[in-house]
Amino acid sequence: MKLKFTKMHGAGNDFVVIDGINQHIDFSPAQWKLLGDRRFGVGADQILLVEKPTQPGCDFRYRIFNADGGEVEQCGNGSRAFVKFVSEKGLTAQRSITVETKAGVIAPRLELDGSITVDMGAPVLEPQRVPFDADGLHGERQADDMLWPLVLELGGARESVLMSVVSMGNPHAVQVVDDVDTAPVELTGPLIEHHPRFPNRVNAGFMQIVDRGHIRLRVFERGVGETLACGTGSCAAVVAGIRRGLLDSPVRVDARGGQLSISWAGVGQPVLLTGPAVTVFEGEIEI
Ligand SMILES: N[C@@H](CCC[C@H](N)C(=O)O)C(=O)O
Repeated sequence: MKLKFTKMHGAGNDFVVIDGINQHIDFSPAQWKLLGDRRFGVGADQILLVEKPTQPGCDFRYRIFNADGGEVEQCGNGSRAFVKFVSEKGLTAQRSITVETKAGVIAPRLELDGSITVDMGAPVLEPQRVPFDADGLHGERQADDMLWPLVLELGGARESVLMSVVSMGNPHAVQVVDDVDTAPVELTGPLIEHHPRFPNRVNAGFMQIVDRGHIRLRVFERGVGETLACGTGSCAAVVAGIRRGLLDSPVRVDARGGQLSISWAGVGQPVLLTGPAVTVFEGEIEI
């Protein structure tokens, strides 16, 4: 079939966005992977599919596929691209929509100035619900957060790294580093992603605290590798930093591809993610 798509990005985290309401889409994991392939396909960190909702009270269903072809629960930067896409394509006249995802309902809002804020829901902090297997581990308490020692095997040597584990619908492991520019993201990111204590794998965040309202962040994403920004990773890092007593809401997040802002009022409260979404080009591909 000839597939129409839109290429978009949010702070450099890039997407192929597909209208699955006016096109019949039933792709295999290999086809999703091909769309994400930067050499043989279009190229993107994630492919986002817009569908009719299956739940009452929702405007759309939002499905997310990583570049490796696997379907995942949530994507924060993608949710901003999603609301811009449905608005630009005339799929809704509303600026505020409710969207069904594998991880629950989120609510993105397109402001008149073009900025987009998304209610991402409340973070999940219980290790077993992340999911993270903390059996037999001795956590280290820092303020309200529990830091878990994760043992990584590095070329014969074993290194223990203290991590916060948070789910924003998808799993995150966040560590504090002195300097994100020299952090071993490429080296330890894959080891953390595939660590056996995370049964569904995990996104690995490396956070540098600049001051109580400002961090620098790099994320090695599950199913992709390092991306230029990660929305849910930013939410998870800020939640971890606030619980550790290192940050106060709102927090500016500097990613390599742009800037996001995260607000969180505390346990049980939703995380609000604000940032840009940009349409790059429209295309068609035979698939
Ligand atoms: N880039 C995203 C997260 C996409 C999903 C992630 N790689 C996962 O596997 O959970 C974001 O902006 O949140």
